[in-house]
Amino acid sequence: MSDSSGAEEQQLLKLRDKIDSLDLDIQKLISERARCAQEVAEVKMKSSHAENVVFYRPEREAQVLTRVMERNEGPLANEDMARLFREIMSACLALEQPLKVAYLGPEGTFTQQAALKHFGSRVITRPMPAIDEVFREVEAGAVNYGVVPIENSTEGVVNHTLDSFLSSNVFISGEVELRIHQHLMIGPNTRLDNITRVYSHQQSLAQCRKWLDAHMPLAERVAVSSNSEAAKRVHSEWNSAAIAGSMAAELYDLQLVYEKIEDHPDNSTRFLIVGKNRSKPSGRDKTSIIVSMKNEPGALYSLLKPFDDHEIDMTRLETRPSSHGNWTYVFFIDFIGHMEDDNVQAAMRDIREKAVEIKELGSYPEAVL
Ligand SMILES: O=C(O)C(=O)C[C@]1(C(=O)O)C=C[C@@H](O)C=C1
Repeated sequence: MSDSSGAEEQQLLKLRDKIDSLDLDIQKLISERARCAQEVAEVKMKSSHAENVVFYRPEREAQVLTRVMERNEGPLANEDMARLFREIMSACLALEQPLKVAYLGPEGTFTQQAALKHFGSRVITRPMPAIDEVFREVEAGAVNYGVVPIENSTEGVVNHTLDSFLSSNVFISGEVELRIHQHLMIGPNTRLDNITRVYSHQQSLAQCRKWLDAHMPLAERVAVSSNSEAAKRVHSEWNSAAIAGSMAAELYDLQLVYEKIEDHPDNSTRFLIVGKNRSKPSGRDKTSIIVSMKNEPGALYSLLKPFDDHEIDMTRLETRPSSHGNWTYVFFIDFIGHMEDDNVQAAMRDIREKAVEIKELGSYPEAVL
């Protein structure tokens, strides 16, 4: 052994000793934290009937993660540090109650990725074949929460989700934003120059339109029910490729041949968490409501004016035809603030005077991660 490699070994030994001792401390602290969470569960169980206990507290989780990011001094990135705490909380919550979460499936979709990003990996995820079935599972109490897509930065709003809110009584308890990266993938027996067909969900095909025009102009584009379905199909087809996310590639054992082929690199999708409970204020919240207005001149103005009067920042306004009659409309509105805030309550009073109906979809913490 040369002198220099001997010195390197010594240095490594010393540093690894230090890491071992830090790991010991971290592990002890994590166990102590987990025991605290168990005590929290006991307190919650004492104060309500067994079937009504709400273990998951989105406002508290948002506060914990926000604080982790605020006090982070590096060298780990804020998001990496928060993701570690996300997993610790996920494991602590699983000690209190293993959460069941339905999502728009099948397995391997971006919605499943969003569910895991929001709740951490200790939740039990259940794929559903359609958005309205996610809502139904939540309403029936078969799962604790549901995750559905609501809007994509390039393709716009997901109307099935908006329409499901009209006919359902669930509350929104959180939002998740996911950067969407689309990859071109092929099965083990496929050669790149044999590809004559590309499968994907129609939104993903649209998100990669320019890339496909430039790189695979002759390949037939076939829209299927989900990106995962596309990945499943190409596994056994020698002449086709799929566009999907990396989870689908892993699930169906496909090879990524071109990565991040979406036309807009900042392509992201927002998802909502739906459940049966209202969330308490976290300090940084959003609220969603549905309002139906009389079809008369100035209706939209009188709906928007209270937001201005009470200095409320509106973040989204969507219009959908109402199911109650031709040419009447409902408005889906998101704004910053919580239903318990004074200015929000004042604005709601003003809107109620003019509206035919208001449905509160809930106040929930703004996405942290
Ligand atoms: O503070 C609580 O209510 C807890 O149950 C503890 C805890 C945590 O691990 O910090 C776990 C689950 C909740 O969703 C929020 C936070």
